[in-house]
Amino acid sequence: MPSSSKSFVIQVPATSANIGPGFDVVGLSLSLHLTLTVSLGEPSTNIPKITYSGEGADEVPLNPYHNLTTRVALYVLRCHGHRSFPPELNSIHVVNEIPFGRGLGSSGAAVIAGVLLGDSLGDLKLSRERMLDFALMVERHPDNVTAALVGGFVGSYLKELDPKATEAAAVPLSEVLPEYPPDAGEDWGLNPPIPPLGIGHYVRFQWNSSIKAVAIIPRFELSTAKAREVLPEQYSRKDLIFNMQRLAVLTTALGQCPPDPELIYEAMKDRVHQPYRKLLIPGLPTVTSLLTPASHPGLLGICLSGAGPTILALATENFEVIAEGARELFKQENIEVDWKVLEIAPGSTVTYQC
Ligand SMILES: Nc1ncnc2c1ncn2[C@@H]1O[C@H](COP(=O)(O)OP(=O)(O)O)[C@@H](O)[C@H]1O
Ligand SMILES: N[C@@H](CCOP(=O)(O)O)C(=O)O
Repeated sequence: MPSSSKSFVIQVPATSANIGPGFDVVGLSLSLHLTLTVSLGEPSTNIPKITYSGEGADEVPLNPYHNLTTRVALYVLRCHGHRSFPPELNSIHVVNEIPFGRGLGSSGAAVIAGVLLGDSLGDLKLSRERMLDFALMVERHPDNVTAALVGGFVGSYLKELDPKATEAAAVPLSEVLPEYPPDAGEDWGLNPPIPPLGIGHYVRFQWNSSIKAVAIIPRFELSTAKAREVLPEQYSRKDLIFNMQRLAVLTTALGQCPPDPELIYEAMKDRVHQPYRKLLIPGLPTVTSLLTPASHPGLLGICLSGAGPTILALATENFEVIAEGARELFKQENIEVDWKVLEIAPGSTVTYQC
């Protein structure tokens, strides 16, 4: 952060993870944003004030020692020898367009915003790769956080670490992100678990810019943790091959011009997470099987967005017809939805103002 800077703005996009067969592997950044305006001023002993508007405003903690974004920032700062927020940090105003618990990466965005906040406040100048290490200590699947940080259609993997680094990366989240304020005890703030180097690695795939994302968002929340609990520990060889074949095709097919609906529709099918999550999302199998490129021209493929309950339809035209088709099917299950046509967004930014 330049020393003359009085405020700065952090902007992080929403993400849709998995895109069908790429469970915990691929993510797509989308044009809904989490925006933080951070104001600096005269040094003060008061705790920084958080104000918040938009999605989640009625449930998000405004205490910086409890709020996910500021706790992540504090974790990054503690790992670099700062025991607390800098005294110049006066306030943070948050405007959030990403709905909570819908499969659009709200927690991943909050974590990335926290890493960028910690980096700026501590003037740490972390590389993108190192930022990813910090994010992966908190959100342990790389798909959302990577796409939120770097933007676009992204594939990522977690490196196999040596036993010592594996142990370091496996510390409970309560140790990474303690909720206590600094007056909680003498030892607070000392010895936070430092992330091993190079946990996550990624590559950005091509994306055909004529493809938009229709997010069909049911009006209920489903926590990612709950939607992961229903998944099995083991899979059959048949199901893994089914997904790997499709993922290999999908990552190239979405960059081709013109996009091939027949190829993409089949390549967005999944047998690793969606069949299990249908128990938590009534209507999921109907929507993903009855909306097809033949019944809805312009549609390329359809899948669960992240852990759900949002459905992601990739399409080149007829967005409203596709979304209203999904709405009708969800209505039969007594589920109301909202929908939005989203662009593929650039990655996160930090803009300094003097
Ligand atoms: N902007 C934010 N600020 C603070 N906490 C947030 C923010 N966005 C999300 N969260 C936290 O993350 C939770 C949702 O995470 P999760 O269950 O993974 O769903 P999602 O699919 O939206 O990422 C919220 O209930 C909230 O606790
Ligand atoms: N791969 C994860 C992605 C979770 O995404 P979210 O947007 O629902 O947090 C999963 O499918 O569990």
